[in-house]
Amino acid sequence: MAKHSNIDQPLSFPILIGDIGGTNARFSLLVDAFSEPREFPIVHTADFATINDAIQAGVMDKTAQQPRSAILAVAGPIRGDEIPLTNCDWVVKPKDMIKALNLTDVVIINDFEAQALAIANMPDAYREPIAPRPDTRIASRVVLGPGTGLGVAGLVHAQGKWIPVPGEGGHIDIGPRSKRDYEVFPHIKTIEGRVAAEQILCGRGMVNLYNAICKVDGVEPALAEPKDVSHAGLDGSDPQAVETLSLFATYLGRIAGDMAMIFMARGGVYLAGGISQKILPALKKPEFRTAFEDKAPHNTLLQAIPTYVVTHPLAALAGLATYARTPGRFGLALEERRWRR
Ligand SMILES: Nc1ncnc2c1ncn2[C@@H]1O[C@H](COP(=O)(O)OP(=O)(O)OP(=O)(O)O)[C@@H](O)[C@H]1O
Repeated sequence: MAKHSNIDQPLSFPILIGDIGGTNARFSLLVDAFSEPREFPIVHTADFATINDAIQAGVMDKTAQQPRSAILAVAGPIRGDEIPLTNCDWVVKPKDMIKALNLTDVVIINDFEAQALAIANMPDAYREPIAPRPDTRIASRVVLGPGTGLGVAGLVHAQGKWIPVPGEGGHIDIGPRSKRDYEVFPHIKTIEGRVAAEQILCGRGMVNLYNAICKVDGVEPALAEPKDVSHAGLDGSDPQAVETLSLFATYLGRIAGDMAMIFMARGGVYLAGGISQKILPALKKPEFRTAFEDKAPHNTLLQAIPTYVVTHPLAALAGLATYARTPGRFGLALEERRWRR
């Protein structure tokens, strides 16, 4: 089984497309370059021992049109021929998958790379502007997604192509700046002594931030789940939860602005992940955008950059489908990530 021959040759249709998360796996089938992908019901990863079983039962047993190739986005680093997933027991083994499912090719990429592919061409119906700005620019972009963790990817526009740049941007340091930050930060749970962005800007991080605020205010935390904190913050029923959302929006704006400067993302910053859509009203308040633009000496640069919340329910699948249809528009590095029969 060769891993490198004709690496940039387009995948053969029908193409199985998959977004494999810790809890859920979402699949669709792209029959040709012109039709809309056919979606299949969401699969709970815990219901199947292996990803091959899930694809067999969730897709192949449900359609007469069998895929000839597959492109899958997974949470976690892609190294070697056995890819363990973050927050899930599945190990993706592309060589086994080719044999078991009778495929010619399997491509595996990072889940935030798929989110980056999606923002190359996100229709207005699937993005909600925060502080609308004209966005006629074909220019580099960034996607940040607070969810189970904090995913970050750039989408660089160079030499007429969109080039996704996955990384570990969710693990950069984040520091205090305002007087209130200096009160709250000493109580944020650290990772080996570090307040990484993901200690605050994800589901677990939201609860971490809430607990720190409760500590400073001298009150017993009443809420334990991220969704409880965000609901109480949005409906105003818990003062510490209200401040949690305000500071969450501020810190997300700060990091989003930093990423915009790093990638010179004049094409916009997109907020994806499970949490952004759920706290949209909090992100539309002034805190997010104020922090985003507060980047002296580059405030003017940041003021001109549009920011959006991605509202597409299956954005990663949409990104993979766009790539599968028109691979030549993208500079997606496939070395060590494409396996062929
Ligand atoms: N209403 C809410 N407010 C805040 N956080 C929430 C809310 N609902 C869910 N969460 C948190 O969002 C996180 C899940 O995020 P997301 O939906 O992006 O999952 P994921 O990482 O993509 O995993 P998967 O793909 O398996 O669903 C969890 O930490 C969960 O507690």
